Amino acid sequence: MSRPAGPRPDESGPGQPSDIPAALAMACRTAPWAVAFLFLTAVYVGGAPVISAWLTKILLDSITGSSSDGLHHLLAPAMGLAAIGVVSALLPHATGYAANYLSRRVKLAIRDRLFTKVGDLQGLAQLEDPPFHDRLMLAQQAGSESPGQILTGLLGLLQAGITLVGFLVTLTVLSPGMASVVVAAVIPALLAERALNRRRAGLRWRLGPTERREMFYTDLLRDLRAAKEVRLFGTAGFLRDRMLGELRTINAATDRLDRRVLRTQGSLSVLSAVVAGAGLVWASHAALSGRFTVGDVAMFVASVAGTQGALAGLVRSLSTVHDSLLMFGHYQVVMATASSLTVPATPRPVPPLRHGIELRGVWFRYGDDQPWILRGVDLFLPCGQATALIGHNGAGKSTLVKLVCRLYDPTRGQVLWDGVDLREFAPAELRTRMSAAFQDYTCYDLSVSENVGLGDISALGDHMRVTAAARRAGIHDFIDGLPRGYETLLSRMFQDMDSNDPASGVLLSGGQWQRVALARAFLRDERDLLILDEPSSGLDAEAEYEIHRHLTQYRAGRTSLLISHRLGTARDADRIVVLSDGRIAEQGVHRELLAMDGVYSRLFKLQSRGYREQSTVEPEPTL
Ligand SMILES: Nc1ncnc2c1ncn2[C@@H]1O[C@H](COP(=O)(O)OP(=O)(O)OP(=O)(O)O)[C@@H](O)[C@H]1O
Repeated sequence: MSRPAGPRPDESGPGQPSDIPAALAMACRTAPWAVAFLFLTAVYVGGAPVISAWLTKILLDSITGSSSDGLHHLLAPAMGLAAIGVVSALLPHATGYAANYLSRRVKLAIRDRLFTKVGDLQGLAQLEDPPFHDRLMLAQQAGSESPGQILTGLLGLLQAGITLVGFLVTLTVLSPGMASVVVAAVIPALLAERALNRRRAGLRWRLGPTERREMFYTDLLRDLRAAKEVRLFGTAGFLRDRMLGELRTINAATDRLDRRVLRTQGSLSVLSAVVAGAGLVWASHAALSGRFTVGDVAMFVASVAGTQGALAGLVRSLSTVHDSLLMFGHYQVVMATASSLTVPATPRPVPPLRHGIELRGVWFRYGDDQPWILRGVDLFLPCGQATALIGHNGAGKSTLVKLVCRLYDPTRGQVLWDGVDLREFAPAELRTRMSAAFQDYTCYDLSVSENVGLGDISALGDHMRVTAAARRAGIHDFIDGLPRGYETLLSRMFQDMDSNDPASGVLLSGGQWQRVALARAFLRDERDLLILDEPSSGLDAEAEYEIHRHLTQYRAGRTSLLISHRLGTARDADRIVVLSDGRIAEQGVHRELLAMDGVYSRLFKLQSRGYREQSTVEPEPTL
C-alpha cells in the first residue's frame, strides 16, 4: 500500500486554513440565501439551550416557591420554553433543506470548474499521472461537497461557541471550579480528533492506488468487451480474487483506523461521563446543604451537559472543517495545476498550411526516467501531399502523431507549422486545423448521428453532413438499415428500462466501429491536415479496398499522414517514411524504397510472399 511520490494531503500545502475564504466565497456565490439562513439558524440554535436552561430554572424556582418572584411569573417562562420548543422542532427540517440545497449547488459549481479545468489541460501528461488521477477523483467525490461542509462546520463552530460561552458563564457563576474541570476535560478530545483527522486523510491518500486497482478489476468483471476473454480463458475467478484481495487490503486498513477511533472516542466519552457524574453528585450535595435551589441544580445539570455537548460539537465541527479542508485542498491543487503544455500569453493565430509541417531534430521521451522514443527525427510533411509512416510495433509512429497534434511537446527539437514552432500557437486553435482517426478511437455510447457528429460539434444535427461523412466511410447503407437509422443508440447501456424494445440500442462489430470513427474524422472536412492512424486495421478485405479507394481520392491534393501496417495501403502515398529505432531510416516513393533494398523492401517482400504462399489473390501486405 505504498504511495507514489507526491505531497501527502495531511502534511503539505493543500487543505490549509488559508483555503477557507475560497470555500466560503464559493458557497456564498452559489447559494447566498441558504448561507444567510444557515448563519441565522446557527446563532439561534447556539443561544436557544442557554435561554432554555435559564427559563427552566425560573420556572422550577417559581413552582417550588424558592424564587422571590413566586408563581405570578410562571406563565412567561413557560410560554418562552414552548416557543423555543416549537421553533426548535421546525428548524431541523428547514436547515436540512437549506444544507442540501447548498450542497447540490456547490457540487454543480465544483463539477463545472473542475472539468473545465481538466479540459483546459491541453496535453495528455497529467491524465497519465496516477497521483493526479487520485487527486481528481477525491476532488470530484469528496471535494464537491467540501465547501458546503466547511461552511456548515464553521457555522457549527459558531453555534457551539455561542452555547459554550452562555453555559460557561452560567457554570462559572454557579461553580468556577467545575467550569475549569469541564473545559480541561475537553482538551484531550480536541488533540485526539485532530490526530484522527490526519490519519483519516493520510489513509484515504495512501489507499488511492489500491482503490484504483480494485475498481479496475471490478470494471473488468462487468465489462462487455472483456467478457469474451474472461469467459474463454476462465479468468473470472482470478480477477475476482484480485478484486477481493484489494478490497481486503482496503478493509484491513480502514478497520485498523476504525478500531483506533473506537478506542479514542470511547475513552473520551467515559471521561465526559465521569466529569458529568461527579458534577451531579457535587450539585446534589450543594442542594442538600442549602447552597443550591432546585432551579440551580437543574441549571447546573443543564450547564454541564450543555457545556460538554457544545465542546463535543466544537470538536466535531473542527473535525468537519479540517477534514473538508483537506478534501477541498485536492480541488484547489487540481485547479492550480499548470498545463503540461506552455501556451503563450498572446498566441499567434494559426494560418492555413501553405508549405508543410516539419519535425526538426525531435527527441522525445514520456518522462525523465523513460527511454527515448524518438531520437533526432527530421521529417517534412509537405502541404498537399500524402505521407505514409510505417515501422515496427513500438517504433514511435503514434508518438510522432501525438507531437504533431501537440498533445505533447518534444523533449528536444521543434515541430514547425509553416516554419512556426507549434508552441507559439494555442493548442485548441491548432487542432481545429486537423482531423484524425486514431488507432485507439473512442466508441461513444451515443446515437450514430452523435458518434459521427462529435467530429465537428457544429455539424451535430446537420444530417446532410453526417450522412456525407458516413457515405465516405462506407457505413451509410448499414446505418440506414438500422431500426432507428442515424438515431439508433450504439449501446445497450442506456436502454430504456421500461422498454423491452431491443431495437433501441445496437452493438457494432469492430470494423463497423472503425468506419464510424473514420466518418467522424471525415466530418472535419477541409482541415489542413488529416491523420489516419491504422484506419483500416479492423476492416474486411472488401471494405478495406473500398475505404482505401475513397481515402486515395480524398487524400489527393490534401496534406495527410497515414500510419499503416498494411503496406499495400501505404504504397500509393506520395512519400513513404520508415521509422525505426526512433529515427527516420528510409523515405521515398514505393519504387525508390524497393530499389533501396532496405527495411521497407524487406518488409514488403516478406509480406507479399506471405500472401502469395497463402493464396493467389492480389497481395495485400501487412506489417
Ligand atoms: N503514454 C505513454 N507513456 C509511456 N510510454 C509510452 C506511452 N505511450 C507509448 N509509450 C511507449 O512508446 C513506445 C512507442 O509507442 P507508439 O505507440 O508510438 O508506437 P507505434 O509505432 O505507434 O506502435 P504500434 O505500431 O504498435 O501502434 C512504446 O514502447 C510504448 O511503450
